[in-house]
Amino acid sequence: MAVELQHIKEVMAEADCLFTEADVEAALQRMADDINTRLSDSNPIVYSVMNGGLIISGKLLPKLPFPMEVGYLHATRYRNKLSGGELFWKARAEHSLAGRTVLIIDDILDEGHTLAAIVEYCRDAGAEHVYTAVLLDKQHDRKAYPGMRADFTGMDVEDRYIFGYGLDYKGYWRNAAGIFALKGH
Ligand SMILES: O=P(O)(O)OC[C@H]1O[C@H](OP(=O)(O)OP(=O)(O)O)[C@H](O)[C@@H]1O
Ligand code: HPA
Repeated sequence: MAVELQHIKEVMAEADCLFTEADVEAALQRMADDINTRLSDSNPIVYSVMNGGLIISGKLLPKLPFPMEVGYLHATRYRNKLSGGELFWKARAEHSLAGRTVLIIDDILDEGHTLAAIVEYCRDAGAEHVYTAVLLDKQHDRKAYPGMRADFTGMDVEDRYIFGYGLDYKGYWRNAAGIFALKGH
């Protein structure tokens, strides 16, 4: 069913801004500083998880001034819905991961099934170290396993439906310059 543009505009007009663009940029700089400290000598392959990881990766990578290879993976389990289902792989790694350090960049660790599956996939493909970086970690007790965290996290976010900076609402507002929560969710 086509999404009504008027509805999409209303969603933004009624949303709560949880983090401004300046908050996000500061969080990305903190993440970059941490990643530089820990991975600058590791010659990593850095994978952005499409689609949500696109904006974060584009902002983060120029802040990492060390040798790396860059690519993308595409795995999705929300597919424009508000809750997740089974993970569907659209694109896997093109590089050989054997013996490599891999850094996975995504927008959010929500329940964590997406990142857990990607980490397992990279390990199965022979990666020696697999690191994960997310802008947001949603706070609730529904994680894929208790205590699950990414290696690098920008900010914790409350347990609401979030969009902006790569995160979508029904395919829209990935371009929003801030982190917004859907009214009533
Ligand atoms: O921690 P989880 O509960 O597994 O959810 C997190 C994943 O969900 C979103 O992707 P989505 O499946 O919506 O695909 P998209 O990035 O193309 O929007 C997000 O970009 C993460 O990859
Ligand atoms: O809160 C969310 N918003 C958008 N996409 C998502 N994917 C997982 N959680 C979310």
